[in-house]
Amino acid sequence: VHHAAAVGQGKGVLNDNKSINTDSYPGGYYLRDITKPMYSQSGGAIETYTAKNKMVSPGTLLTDSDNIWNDPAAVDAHVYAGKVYDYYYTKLGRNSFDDEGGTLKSTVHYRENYGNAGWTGTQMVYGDGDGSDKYAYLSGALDVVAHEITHGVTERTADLVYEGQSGALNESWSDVFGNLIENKSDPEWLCGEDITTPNIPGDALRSMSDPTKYGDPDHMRDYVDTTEDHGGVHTNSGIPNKAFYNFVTTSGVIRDNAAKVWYRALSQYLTSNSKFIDARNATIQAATDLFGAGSTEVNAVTNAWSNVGVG
Ligand SMILES: CCCCC[C@H](S)C(=O)N[C@@H](Cc1ccccc1)C(=O)N[C@@H](C)C(=O)O
Ligand SMILES: [Zn+2]
Repeated sequence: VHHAAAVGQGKGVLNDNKSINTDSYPGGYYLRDITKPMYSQSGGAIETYTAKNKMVSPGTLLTDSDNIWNDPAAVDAHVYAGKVYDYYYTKLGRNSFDDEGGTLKSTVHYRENYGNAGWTGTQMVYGDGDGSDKYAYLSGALDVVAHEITHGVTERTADLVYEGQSGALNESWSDVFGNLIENKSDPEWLCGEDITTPNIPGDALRSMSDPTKYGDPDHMRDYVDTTEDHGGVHTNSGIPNKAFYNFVTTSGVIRDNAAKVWYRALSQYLTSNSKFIDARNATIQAATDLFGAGSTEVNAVTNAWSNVGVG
């Protein structure tokens, strides 16, 4: 079939205008981005679908007749997936979630009143929010999109079991790359601030600089033993999240180097049943590999974990 890259226009969830990479065919446009290196290398693309509020994935590939797109949830899922692809490719040399140029598929309007987003094992899915005003469309935040795609990276590397300490590490690594890729200058290192209670500014689901602000622990002594939420994976993630915050905010440590340490730990040292102590050791080893024993980064990451009571 004849494909040609085109550029459309649309508004995102926050009513912001943005250009959209689409794929033209006789009669219209697909919401498919064929401009990435993975396309010329192996046909990989970024594709965005709608579930039409059913529990289906991927659902229907979105099309439009005039390349002016008026589904904000789809616009943001698509554009933000492109930003996440670009970050992993240019900053970390990883070619899509699987490092094999695998197509990044997003499905929006997933289920009814779904106040969440997720990684299905092969693609991202985004709910419309829970029907109250607690959430805007979940794809309207770059940190959410990066969080979900990072679950794909984790699954293809450490494959951390989504339960207990390994599950909290799984969640934390997604929050970490959500923050690194969103790369805002906000002092609080918030998670999901762009889609949490759209009518109330300044709140979020989690904080990495002060997890206790949203009731999550920031020290091993406050680890929550629970059967809820796969053993509290969204709560106990506060401890490794705080450790990462400590690391990046240590003078002499820059974000791009912190990203390399966290990515190397995930892809070379963490395994499916790693616990917090293993994450400490993995990040120290990764920093040693990259910057040498006794480096600023090694000292900073060691202190970062000690500060949260790990190691
Ligand atoms: C199997 C359980 C359901 C999947 C949970 C997904 S991976 C998840 O963690 N979603 C994020 C969405 C998000 C991401 C970044 C910032 C804000 C919100 C999440 O935190 N979900 C919360 C609501 C939760 O599941 O408790
Ligand atoms: Zn998650």
